[in-house]
Amino acid sequence: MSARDEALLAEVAALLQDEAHGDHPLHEALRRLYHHHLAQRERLERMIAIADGFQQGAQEDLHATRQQLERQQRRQRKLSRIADRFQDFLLERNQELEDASGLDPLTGLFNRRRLDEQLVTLVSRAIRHGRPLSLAIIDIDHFKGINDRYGHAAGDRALVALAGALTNTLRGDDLCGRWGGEEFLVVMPDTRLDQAESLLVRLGDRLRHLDLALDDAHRPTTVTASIGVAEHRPTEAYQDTIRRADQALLSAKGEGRDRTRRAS
Ligand SMILES: Nc1nc2c(ncn2[C@@H]2O[C@H](COP(=O)(O)OP(=O)(O)OP(=O)(O)O)[C@@H](O)[C@H]2O)c(=O)[nH]1
Repeated sequence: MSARDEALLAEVAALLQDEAHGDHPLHEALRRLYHHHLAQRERLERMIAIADGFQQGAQEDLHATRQQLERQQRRQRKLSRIADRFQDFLLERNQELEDASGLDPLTGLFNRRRLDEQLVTLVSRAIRHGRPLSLAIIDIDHFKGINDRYGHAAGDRALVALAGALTNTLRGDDLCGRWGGEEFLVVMPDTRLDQAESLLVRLGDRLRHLDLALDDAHRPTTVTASIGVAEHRPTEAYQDTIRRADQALLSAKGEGRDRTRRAS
């Protein structure tokens, strides 16, 4: 209530108390009006006090709920951090197990690490005995299309089938492993570049005609491969032979895929 209203009320109260105005015809009406106003004001103040209390209670509830929510969020963040760390831990252990086994878990072929170890042995043996050694990188063409069309699990099955066809086609002393993704590495001891090239052309033919059986309607599903082949030079590190085979593979891709190219 404003100061002007307060002053007016005080003036009315003073008038009502002044006995000189006791007989005034409006005295009683003014008295009733004054008390009615006071009662109204009291009721209003009580309602305001209740509303204030309610608002404060609601704010306290809101505050408590917010704190509880924040506590839950902190707990959830902590839990997901622990879950992430645990998942990383499992992935690392899996990788370690895979490395230790030397095998690619999907195809069962040698993994890259085991291939590296085998190459060290086979290349030094070839040098020691003055024997030739060739190697090839086989990359499946447009493999992404297989995943896109039939799904990743079907892509996995295709890789297993391709790995099987590779090992069945190679000779006893040849070595085949998964170099990564949809790439395979073949090592052919005692093999000159010409021999290796014709072997790989045959292998490319075999892969081209392999039905991967991915289609629900039983239509044949086939892929082709691009292949780069190189013969190890006695003075070079085997990693350089792989690099040259990789260059030849790029040429095969660049010339339209589905072919074997030899390294210069
Ligand atoms: N299903 C499955 N797909 C894989 C695996 N490893 C790699 N890939 C897929 O192989 C595909 C390789 O794609 P790109 O490198 O573009 O090669 P590409 O489609 O074969 O094409 P080009 O090599 O150029 O002929 C990607 O879609 C990978 O997801 C695997 O273990 N399983």
